[in-house]
Amino acid sequence: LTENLKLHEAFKQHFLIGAAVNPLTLDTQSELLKHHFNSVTAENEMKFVSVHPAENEYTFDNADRLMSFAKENGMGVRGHTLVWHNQTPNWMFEKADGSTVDRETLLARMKSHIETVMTRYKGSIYAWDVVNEAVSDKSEELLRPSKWLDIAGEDFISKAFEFAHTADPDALLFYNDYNESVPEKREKIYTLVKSLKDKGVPIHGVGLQAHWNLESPSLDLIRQAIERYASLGLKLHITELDISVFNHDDRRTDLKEPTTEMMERQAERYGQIFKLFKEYSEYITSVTFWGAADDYTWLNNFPVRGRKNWPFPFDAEHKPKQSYWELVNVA
Ligand SMILES: Oc1ccccc1CN[C@@H]1C=C[C@@H](O)[C@H](O)[C@H]1O
Repeated sequence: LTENLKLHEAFKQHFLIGAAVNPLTLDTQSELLKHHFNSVTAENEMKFVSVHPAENEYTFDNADRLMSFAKENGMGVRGHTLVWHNQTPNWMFEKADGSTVDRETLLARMKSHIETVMTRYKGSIYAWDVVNEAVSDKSEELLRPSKWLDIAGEDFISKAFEFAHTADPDALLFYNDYNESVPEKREKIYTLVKSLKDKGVPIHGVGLQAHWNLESPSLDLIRQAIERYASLGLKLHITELDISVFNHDDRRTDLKEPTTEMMERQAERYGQIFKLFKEYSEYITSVTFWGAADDYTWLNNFPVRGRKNWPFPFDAEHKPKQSYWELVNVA
């Protein structure tokens, strides 16, 4: 393990190499994380529900532990995520009697959350996913319907960025989303981010989640997405990279191990994709995997619960896969 070329060293002229971590993997993967990565993101521990379970209760222990690990090991931290339609507790949108809050109350609560969380880690988090997944996947709508949108209106997005910038003027503020390379959604993300920028909203970057698979999105669509977002003059972060061995609508559950063909194709994809990231490293300043090795991935439960996946360059024993060698080959 320790003799292999460090992934973050291989790409140090180009971008940071990050991994999403959680309390379990901080224990089970710490050697791998320390060796190959120079940035970490909390998979769940900095989400609204994790740090702010009730209006007057903050629970920072798990997030603090991640911050200590990063500091001890000279790693950067990406903050994930301040405003999102998922993993946000219902109290945020309710009055004491259970009825729905008004816009002013919701925005005041949003401001308080953002100020409290960002102030705690001010100076230690280099980038925040301020708003996650606000763009709809449906053709007929730009923004995803959510309690945020219903109650506060569409400027909940610009308010989030303004509150965040006031809380930590030095943090890079990102809009983060998935299916970011699908042309129709790409154009909607572009439209949203351009409108924020044109209004002078303090936004510094676009986070491409990059939850990809062996076949899609094509290299061409990835290139088009990078060029489209880069044309806004913003930084780009790849924020949640994994390469699933199953296409999104493939619900097969028979495999206990990946096939040889899958691993060969995954290695080819990782090589091609990092070659492309390198080509655009003027814009891409951080590449984070949504995990580190095949012993733990959220894809073991998404989109098919309990179905094993093998999305990373390191196997379940943290040994380099063909994908790792293809990656360092293009570094
Ligand atoms: O790829 C998707 C498809 C549908 C919904 C959400 C996503 C991705 N959504 C991501 C995945 C895992 C979570 O831990 C992250 O916080 C979230 O940003």
